[in-house]
Amino acid sequence: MQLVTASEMQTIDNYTIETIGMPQDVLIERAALSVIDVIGAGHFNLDHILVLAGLGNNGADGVAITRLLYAQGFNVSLQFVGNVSRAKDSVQRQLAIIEKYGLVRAEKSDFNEATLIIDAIFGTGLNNILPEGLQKMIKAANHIEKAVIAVDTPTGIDATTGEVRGAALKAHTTVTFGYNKIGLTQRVGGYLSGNVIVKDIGLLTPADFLFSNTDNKNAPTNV
Ligand SMILES: NC(=O)C1=CN([C@@H]2O[C@H](COP(=O)(O)OP(=O)(O)OC[C@H]3O[C@@H](n4cnc5c(N)ncnc54)[C@H](OP(=O)(O)O)[C@@H]3O)[C@@H](O)[C@H]2O)[C@H](O)CC1
Ligand SMILES: [K+]
Repeated sequence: MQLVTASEMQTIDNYTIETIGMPQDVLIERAALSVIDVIGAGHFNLDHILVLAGLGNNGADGVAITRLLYAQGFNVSLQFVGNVSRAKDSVQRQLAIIEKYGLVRAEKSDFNEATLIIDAIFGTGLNNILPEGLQKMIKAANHIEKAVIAVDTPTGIDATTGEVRGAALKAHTTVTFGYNKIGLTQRVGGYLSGNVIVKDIGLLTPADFLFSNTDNKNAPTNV
């Protein structure tokens, strides 16, 4: 199985959008639908689903997942992590749609009430240590051992190295898009990702793309 770094995944994402012309919102919708497949596979208590969304495209996936669950009548709440006014355009577009569906965002959620948490805070764009407040929230969530499905990568895990950036939300299952990430197979990332499911969302890879991880069995330890 081919493994990629965060930056290789972003290159493939951008190639699919910029060169092939696949609309970003189509990829986000397919990513969301692939997570819905896993949510509906019967392994989780769906009585109260809490979606935690960030301000980048990982958060856009989270808002789309929330909409799909809400439209199917699930008891789902959406809480943003960060100042929504600073969210990327992809998130704003998803928010505008979900507000037309009548869903009102939660300002503050009680983790204890949730039976399943969808982690859509950070994905492959994580590029620094997590803010202190988020680290505290993650440590508290890990302590109560809620079932968590991570969208693309567990928040706090460096998708390339598997290192923890201050704190990382332990996932029961990680649904990752296109290719598995090296950081989900090694170091703490390999442990905190739980069961990793790779889903095809229609990303295309340039024919001459040179993957850094050519040894498909084990990721090199020095990435
Ligand atoms: N590329 C696509 O069109 C698709 C991507 N998919 C999903 O998107 C994420 C990757 O999205 P991206 O926006 O690149 O990054 P994240 O959502 O992971 O992170 C959000 C932004 O947060 C900033 N950032 C990074 N680290 C930190 C930190 N430690 N503290 C605070 N903020 C942080 C960063 O912004 P900068 O301006 O700082 O660069 C990030 O951009 C991918 O994982 C998929 O889930 C879709 O699924 C398919 C289409
Ligand atoms: K995530």
